[in-house]
Amino acid sequence: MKFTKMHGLGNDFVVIHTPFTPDFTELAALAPRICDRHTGVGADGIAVLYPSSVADIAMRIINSDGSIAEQCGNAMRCVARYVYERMNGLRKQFTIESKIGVQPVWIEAEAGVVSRVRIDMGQPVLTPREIPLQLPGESAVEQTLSVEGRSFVYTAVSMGNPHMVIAVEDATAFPVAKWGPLLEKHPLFPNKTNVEFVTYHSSDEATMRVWERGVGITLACGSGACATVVAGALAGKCGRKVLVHLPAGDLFIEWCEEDDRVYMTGPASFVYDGVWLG
Ligand SMILES: N[C@H](CCC[C@H](N)C(=O)O)C(=O)O
Repeated sequence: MKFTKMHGLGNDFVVIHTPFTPDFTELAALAPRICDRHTGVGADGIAVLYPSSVADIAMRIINSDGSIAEQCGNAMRCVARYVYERMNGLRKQFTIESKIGVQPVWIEAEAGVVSRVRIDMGQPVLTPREIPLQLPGESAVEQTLSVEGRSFVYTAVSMGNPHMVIAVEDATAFPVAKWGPLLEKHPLFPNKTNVEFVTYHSSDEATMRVWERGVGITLACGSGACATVVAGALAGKCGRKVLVHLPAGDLFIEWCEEDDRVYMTGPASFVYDGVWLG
């Protein structure tokens, strides 16, 4: 099976472009083998590109554990660059259909060389029952939960996929591998959740580390960076335009007051083209 390896700030994907709507169940079953970093291609997930009747192209994201996610910001930037350079004659504005709907894309490029990609990541979902989060009431801002005797203050946000955002003293030193898996599977989140550990430096800068649902620690999470800004703004820890620092670079996130939509801007990189021999 032909594929293209790409990454968004080190969150890496096997991009598979098919001329027809694929059998997602079959691909999901293959994901752990394809994504295995020793016996497979190695990636955080599979991004499947296929024709759409409502947008220029459709994309679905499959986590490395085979679970199908609703949204993936870094994969969206990768497939947007793929479409721009290989499919649409360098048209800089187009749309991608994801599980949450049609998402507009803007390519920043000079003479065909892409510098950054901007994605409309849609409106955040904040009511617990829609995140989903088993919490009564209408707000999931600065709630408290406990795991193994330690309590955490979190804000839950959905960008189509669920996120638990936790402010910490120093995100770069936080034991993500210890607490991430426990929080990912917390019973309050019936669909599990991505978990972001964030240090808010100022109104327009933050540092984020992440434990991703269905993957584990990744170098970056685009939808997580969006959730980080929404959660921080709701909790009064940052503004609506924030540079989010990740190990391999930065994402610029804007939660627009006028349309309530979150815009994410950042890089996307090709690595190589290959054939998976199964
Ligand atoms: N693991 C995520 C999907 C990938 C999201 C992330 N890679 C991004 O860039 O948004 C989930 O199950 O919701």
